[in-house]
Amino acid sequence: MSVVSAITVTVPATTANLGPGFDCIGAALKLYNEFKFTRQESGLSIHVTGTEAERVQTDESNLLYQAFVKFYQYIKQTPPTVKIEIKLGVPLARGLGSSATAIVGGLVAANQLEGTPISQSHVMELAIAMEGHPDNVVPALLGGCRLAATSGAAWEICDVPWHQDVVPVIAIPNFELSTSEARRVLPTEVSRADAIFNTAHLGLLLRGLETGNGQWLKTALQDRLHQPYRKALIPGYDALNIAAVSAGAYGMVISGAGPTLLALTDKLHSEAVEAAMLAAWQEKGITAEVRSLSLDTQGAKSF
Ligand SMILES: Nc1ncnc2c1ncn2[C@@H]1O[C@H](COP(=O)(O)OP(=O)(O)OP(=O)(O)O)[C@@H](O)[C@H]1O
Ligand SMILES: N[C@@H](CCO)C(=O)O
Repeated sequence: MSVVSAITVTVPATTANLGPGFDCIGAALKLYNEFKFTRQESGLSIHVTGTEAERVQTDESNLLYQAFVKFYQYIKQTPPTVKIEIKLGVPLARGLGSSATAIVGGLVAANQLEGTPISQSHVMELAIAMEGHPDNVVPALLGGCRLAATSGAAWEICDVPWHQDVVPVIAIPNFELSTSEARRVLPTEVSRADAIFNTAHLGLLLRGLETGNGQWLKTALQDRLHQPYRKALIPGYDALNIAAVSAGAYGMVISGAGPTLLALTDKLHSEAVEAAMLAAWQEKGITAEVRSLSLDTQGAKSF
């Protein structure tokens, strides 16, 4: 183990739930935050650049720094004083796992600064405990599309094959929706019929993603556990759904807790789906950024 004086970590954005996989599945996307930690003589300094940089806390309440401190609590050491430089590429509170990038970034950076005293699976468990659910932090750390399950103690993480012809299109509006607000509207109990519906649809989704079978994906992207309750928080949800499907998407879902909307389509239709989703939001007077992305397969990287 050799202690280092500075480390830079990049962490990908993630899209969680994918419709029926509420709180258990997510995929890493080629869109990144970069975090640089440098040991310094005294004090904490945090500098943020990129879109909406002024919205990120620059004191000890910063989530990235809190994750950094959490690591040192875990190894029972006092955190070093550091300068932190944040380059934002992942929009905040939009359903693209910005909080997961911060949690994973802080933990990975601290582990690397100390010469990796703990394993990647320990980092993952700390990250899941901090975020409260695994579906963003696991793909943010490991890359790819990942399913996470636990029966109480450890987590089982499964790599979900994603067919190269299945294209994620993300539509990011210019308004925020905090995860805590989007979780508040969910019921604490669901009916047996809804539980069965989602179990079947998640199984179909896994096979649809693996094979690229469009017929399966069209059915699989439906959900009854969270989207029916959340869609009212996202103006234009129904219009974008109709527009995306009319333009050739298999279906459209809420990315994470929203408000970003995610359509899955094939390479032939991705540009038309992008244009249709953008136009549907513009008609509602909402500015948005819409783009096709590919999956990140590497997760958090440090150098
Ligand atoms: N780069 C960052 N550095 C520090 N804190 C961050 C950073 N990115 C996000 N955060 C914190 O996370 C909050 C957003 O978390 P929230 O869970 O509401 O949204 P999200 O993670 O973007 O969406 P979702 O969990 O639905 O994918 C921000 O308001 C900020 O407090
Ligand atoms: N599974 C989480 C993802 C957002 O953090 C949710 O939908 O609330």
